[in-house]
Amino acid sequence: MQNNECMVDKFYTCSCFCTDNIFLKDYKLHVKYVSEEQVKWDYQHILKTLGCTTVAQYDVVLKKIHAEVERRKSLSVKSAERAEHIKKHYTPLHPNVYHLEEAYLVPEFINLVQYSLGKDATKEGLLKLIHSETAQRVYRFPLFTKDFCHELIEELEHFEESDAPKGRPNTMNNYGILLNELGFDEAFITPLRELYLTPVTSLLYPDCGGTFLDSHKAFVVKYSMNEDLDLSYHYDNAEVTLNVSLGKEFTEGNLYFGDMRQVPLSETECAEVEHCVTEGLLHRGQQMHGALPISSGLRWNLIVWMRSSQERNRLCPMCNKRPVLVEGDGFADGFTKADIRAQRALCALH
Ligand SMILES: O=C(O)CCC(=O)C(=O)O
Ligand SMILES: [Fe+2]
Repeated sequence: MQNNECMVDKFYTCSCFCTDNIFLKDYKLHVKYVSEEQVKWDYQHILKTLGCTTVAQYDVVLKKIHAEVERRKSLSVKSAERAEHIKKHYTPLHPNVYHLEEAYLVPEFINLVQYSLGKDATKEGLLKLIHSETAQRVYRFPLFTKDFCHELIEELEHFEESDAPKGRPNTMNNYGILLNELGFDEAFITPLRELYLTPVTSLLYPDCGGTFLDSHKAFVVKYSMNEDLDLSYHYDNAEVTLNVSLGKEFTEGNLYFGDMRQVPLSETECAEVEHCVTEGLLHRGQQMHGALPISSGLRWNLIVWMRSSQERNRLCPMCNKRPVLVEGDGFADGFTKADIRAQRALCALH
């Protein structure tokens, strides 16, 4: 084996990506698609109760499912094409925001990280510095400076206004930007995850992969009065999620958190969480949550779905089965060949 092969983790997607968790926005329903017959069998009844009562409406549902499956099949090729185009043709307004610098982080956050890196650090000690656990295991703390949030939003808006092609984060958000395509992964999100967030998540979420977050999917979401207003109740394709409120000015639009995804909503008491501009919020990806509608203004949030291959190689969080690996680009969906660590150990011996 060559040296460089030893160094680079290869990431995969689970085959369920093309069949599971297809979101029907009109009915706020996630469905699985294997065949039209199966869709009819599994969802026709529930769709009727949600207002899909005519043949024409049902045909629209089927069309949307097919379109989404096709979109997912061609996603990685199209995404790579967009990234290439952006790299060649897009000129950033603020090139500096693509490189993480400690000056973008507030001293309170650096303090949390420094504490977490200490050899005597404990979860209890860290929680004394964080103060706010606003819902079950949801932690909120100041993260970026106001100036940085302002510059980042200016950059995002500049990109939005450009004629560059845009990849949207997922089927639930119609607005927002995939940050890997824009070139934020290497020098911003990866160091943020590795150097600053993992020390903290190691203490807060050791039971859900927080000690070994080896990849991520990062994007920004945008809500405004004539675009998306809110985000339905869902869980993330992540072990641990970072959500940072970047601005601008808005009213309402609080987040709400329920229980882990296995618990039905009828047995859940949700807790509302106010999310202030410049603050970061950490939560378990598998904890159900959503965003309430804004009532005015414009709300931009940075979302980092952080993944632990060690966790997800055992069980795909989206289909809840052992993942069936499909080749992907970049971090794909964060799965690795389970023996990757053993391979690394071997490489180290050579
Ligand atoms: O709008 C928000 O702050 C929540 C976004 C979110 O939960 C997601 O994109 O996974
Ligand atoms: Fe989410």
